[in-house]
Parts: sequence; C-alpha cells; structure tokens
Amino acid sequence: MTTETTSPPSPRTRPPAAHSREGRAAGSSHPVLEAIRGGLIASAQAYPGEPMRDPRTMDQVAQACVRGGAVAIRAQGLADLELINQHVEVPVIGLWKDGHEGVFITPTLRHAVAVAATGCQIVALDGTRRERPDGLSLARTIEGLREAFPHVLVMADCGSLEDARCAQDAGADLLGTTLAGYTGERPATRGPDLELVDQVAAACQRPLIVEGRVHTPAQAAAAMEHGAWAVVVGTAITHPTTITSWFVQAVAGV
Ligand SMILES: CC(=O)N[C@H](C=O)[C@@H](O)[C@H](O)[C@H](O)COP(=O)(O)O
Repeated sequence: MTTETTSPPSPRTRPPAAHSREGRAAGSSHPVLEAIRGGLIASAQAYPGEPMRDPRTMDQVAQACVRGGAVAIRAQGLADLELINQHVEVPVIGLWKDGHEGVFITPTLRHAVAVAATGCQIVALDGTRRERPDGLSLARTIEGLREAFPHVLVMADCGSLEDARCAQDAGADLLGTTLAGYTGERPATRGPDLELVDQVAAACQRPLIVEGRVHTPAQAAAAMEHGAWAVVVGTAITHPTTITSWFVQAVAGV
C-alpha cells in the first residue's frame, strides 16, 4: 500500500562547486557523479521571446523541481545560472546557448569558462565532431576549461556514437545524448533514442546521461534500464507551452 505525504522529498546535499578547493576524484567516485547517479535531472530553460524567459522564473522552476526530487538542475544562460546556483542545493549542469543552429550549446572555450564561473559543478558543451566557432578542438576546449577551473566536470552533448567516442577520448567526464536527432547523424526518434543509448552504453566508459525527448516517466525508466547514469527531462517538466499543446491536441482529437 502506498501512503501519500505532503512533505516534499528533502534535497540532496550540494557537492563542491567547480571552483572549490576540494579535489576532483577519478571516475564514478567523484562526489558530483555519485550525487546524480540513478536520478532525474530537470532541465529548466525558456527560449528567446517566451513569457517565462526570465532568470527569476527559471530559478523558481528549478527550485520547484528540486522539491520534487530532481538530483540536479540543467539550465542555460549566465543570469539564470547565477541565480540558480545561489538557490539550489543540488549540482547544476550549466550551459550557454549562443544562437540556435550548428554548434550553439556552449560553443567556445570563452562560453565554457563563463558558465563555470557562475559556480556550476558541471559544464555542458557541444560534444559533436563539428567545427567549433573558435576553431579549438573539443579536447583543447576541455583542457582550457580545466586550466581555469580544475574541478569542473564536463558533459559532452553528443549526437551519435562516434561523437560519444570522440568526446570520451577528448576528456569529457559525462556523455549526453542531448543532440541525437538534431545533427543529421541520427533520426529524431519519438522518444529518447534508446538505440543510441544502447550503443554508447556498450562502447563507452563514461557516465551516460540520457537527454532529449524523454516525455513520460515510462520513457525515463526505459532510459535507465538501457544503461543511463541519469536522465534529463526538460520540455515535459518545465515547458508549459509545449505540455499544454499536447493536451490541446488530445482534446481536439476526441
Ligand atoms: C537540442 C537542444 O537544444 N537541447 C537543449 C539542451 O539543453 C534543450 O533545448 C532541451 O530542452 C534539453 O536537451 C532537454 O530535452 P527535452 O526538452 O527534449 O526533454
């Protein structure tokens, strides 16, 4: 029998920030990796021109997600990250989207350093094999970020198995399926790209974050069964415009 409770789950303790003096441990023993293992990460992002595109709003959304049990928050933009890092006790995966085509997720070393400076424990960046706007390789970008912030972890947002392999070789700490279906190498599957999840889980040795089109709890559970270290859900938790449209279409279809 299940009992309902009105008290929210208690947030997990926030591990050391990227720029803290606490050391960067190897592999899965890293406290940040352990903190997110087996958990749900909520991505709180609003897009340019949208009503919720306000750092205070995204900060509130992030805090609400932590109350619901999110083990980490993924968020974008320096202003949002500054606020969220002040107010949540879980790790923050930070990124800076610049543009919306090609390489736009934390596209350069400059962007990555700025994201880390907001206090994020994990910096997410484009982890594809495409040329980066500053001409640096992914390996050099990760190296440069670590020169500035030795303890930051790097999540490589990948679009294919070959991206994931190369990102691992380049030094990424976590591999994400974030860009599967967005780079032309993989089809945009209806739910998460579980075939890619299987491939990366079998071929790579870094924690695999399943992200992208996880729209239902069942899909999140499937991602875990296929080998995810953690699952990121964005739209289905934090984007009311899209969620509303799903219901509108369902009602209209009756
Ligand atoms: C491709 C791209 O730009 N993805 C972005 C990455 O940060 C976000 O727009 C997504 O919302 C996020 O990946 C979560 O995915 P979903 O919203 O599908 O749960």
